[in-house]
Amino acid sequence: MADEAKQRSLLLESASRFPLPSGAKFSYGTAGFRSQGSMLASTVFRAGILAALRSLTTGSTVGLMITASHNPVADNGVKIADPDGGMMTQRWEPFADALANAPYPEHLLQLVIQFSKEENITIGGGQSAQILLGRDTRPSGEALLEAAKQGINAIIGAVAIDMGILTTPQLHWMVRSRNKGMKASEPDYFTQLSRSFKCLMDLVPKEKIKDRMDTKLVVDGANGVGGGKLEELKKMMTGLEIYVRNSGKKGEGILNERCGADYVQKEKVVPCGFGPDDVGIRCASFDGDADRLVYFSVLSQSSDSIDLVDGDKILALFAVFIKEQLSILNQKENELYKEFPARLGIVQTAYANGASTDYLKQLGLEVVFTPTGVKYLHKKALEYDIGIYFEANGHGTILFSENFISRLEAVNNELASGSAGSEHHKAALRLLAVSQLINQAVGDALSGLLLVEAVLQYMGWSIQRWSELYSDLPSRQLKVKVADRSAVVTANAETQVVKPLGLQEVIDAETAKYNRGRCFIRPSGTEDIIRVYAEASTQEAADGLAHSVAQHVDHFLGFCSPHQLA
Ligand SMILES: CC(=O)N[C@H]1[C@@H](OP(=O)(O)O)O[C@H](CO)[C@@H](O)[C@@H]1O
Ligand SMILES: [Mg+2]
Repeated sequence: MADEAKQRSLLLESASRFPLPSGAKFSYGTAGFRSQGSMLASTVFRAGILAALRSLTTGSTVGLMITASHNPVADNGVKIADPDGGMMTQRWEPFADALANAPYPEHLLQLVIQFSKEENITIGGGQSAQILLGRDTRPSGEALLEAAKQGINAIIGAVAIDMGILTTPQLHWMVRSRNKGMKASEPDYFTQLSRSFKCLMDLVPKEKIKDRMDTKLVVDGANGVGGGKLEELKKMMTGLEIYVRNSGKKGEGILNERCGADYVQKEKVVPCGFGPDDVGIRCASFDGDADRLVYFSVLSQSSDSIDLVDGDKILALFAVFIKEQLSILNQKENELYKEFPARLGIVQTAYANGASTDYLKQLGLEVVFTPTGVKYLHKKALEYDIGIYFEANGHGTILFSENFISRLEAVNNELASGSAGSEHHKAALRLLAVSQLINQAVGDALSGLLLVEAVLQYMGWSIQRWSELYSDLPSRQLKVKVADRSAVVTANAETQVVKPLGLQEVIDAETAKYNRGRCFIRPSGTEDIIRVYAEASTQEAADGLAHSVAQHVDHFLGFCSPHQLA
């Protein structure tokens, strides 16, 4: 009891140092709390408490990442990684919201005590907690890291370990690896990626090496954390000629400003630092915290238009490759042949281009949809032996179930002793290497990039050949600023508006006017806006559909002031 009294006074005293900014309202949202960096000290302090409680209750290490990803440099944010390296369980989000918005220290203390009782968490010592901290390169990150440490230290027994400046996926990877008892430092991360990449490159069929495509790749680092990390990783690799631009070095530009994966994917134009000299060259863009990856090529010397190869096409490339390896493994060659069943599942959101879904289905693949946000996609992908998920914006990965990996290891061992070097053996080795290369905790631009590169080499494909897998349907995304975005409630993986009443009928009526029209709206979970997405058979039609629906949204929900469309 004495310790509980100590815990209460420690929490009260620490919380009094981080008052809630007046008028602020925080929500855990699609990917943690986000706001202007200058507003977030109290939120990050409270996220520190949240992380400590999460570690206490699971008995494992958790992560706390300070980043606002692709958002402007003045913004920042914080999110928690669960012991498996994935996003914090959604069950805790209401508590996270309540904690972040508790008006006074006494209120905060009551919330912690009550929640700890409900969740059977022993506070006041006796149990230990460990939290790995990471942050991206934002200037507000250092002070916010200090706030996180103070939040963690406000829970007796909790220890913060500062892992320094990291990409978001590196932190998630470290949490996962540490809890699995595996090597979990940054050099270990680089070693795992470079080794498994080499393994895949060594398994590129000899006949493909003759007409090997260009090994040159130019990467836009969004002036964020990913460029520098790629430079480090590059030193440990051979077989690729990588050039990093918008690397975040002083003077090169501002984080996410006219560069990075979000800009390239949404605007479909050449990012800063790229131009006429890059026509036809394979280029890629990371976002500010390097958990998103898109590819593109510059189309002409005279315009800023690009051929975008987005998350949907990365997904298609990976799906084709994995499917091929599985079918090689299942080729009946001799009497010893044993079937190697594997359930392969593809997970997309409503933002996936309709042409990508058609393509994947036509390959005979099972495609399912979830709401926006990795927390939903990841969970769904875990239901398969191999689950591949990607958001159109380039966030995604491939998940392998433990059962599948142990079956694969067993088959690999058998093949290694009986038919080493056979096509079956190579396919097993490739799948094992992919499971090592691709981040199993969360989508990761660095590991995704290496897998794309290895698969392109395997296929002998240029970026143009890859892009031709299917043609994207023209699409348009708009943002509408409304008085209260929570007034929009959706269903069916966000494709139908349930509230406000009558809006869905209006969207349906607009959509029906267009050939191959598809349109949906949803409240953003990271920005204070409603997003409108439209697709149709021509760009003009997609633009028209998006604009007319945006106007209806504004009419139903907007301010009395003129439209604010972006
Ligand atoms: C249309 C879009 O790109 N939405 C993004 C964006 O979420 P919103 O809830 O749409 O703001 O940020 C999320 C976090 O990075 C990402 O998961 C998601 O895909
Ligand atoms: Mg990001």
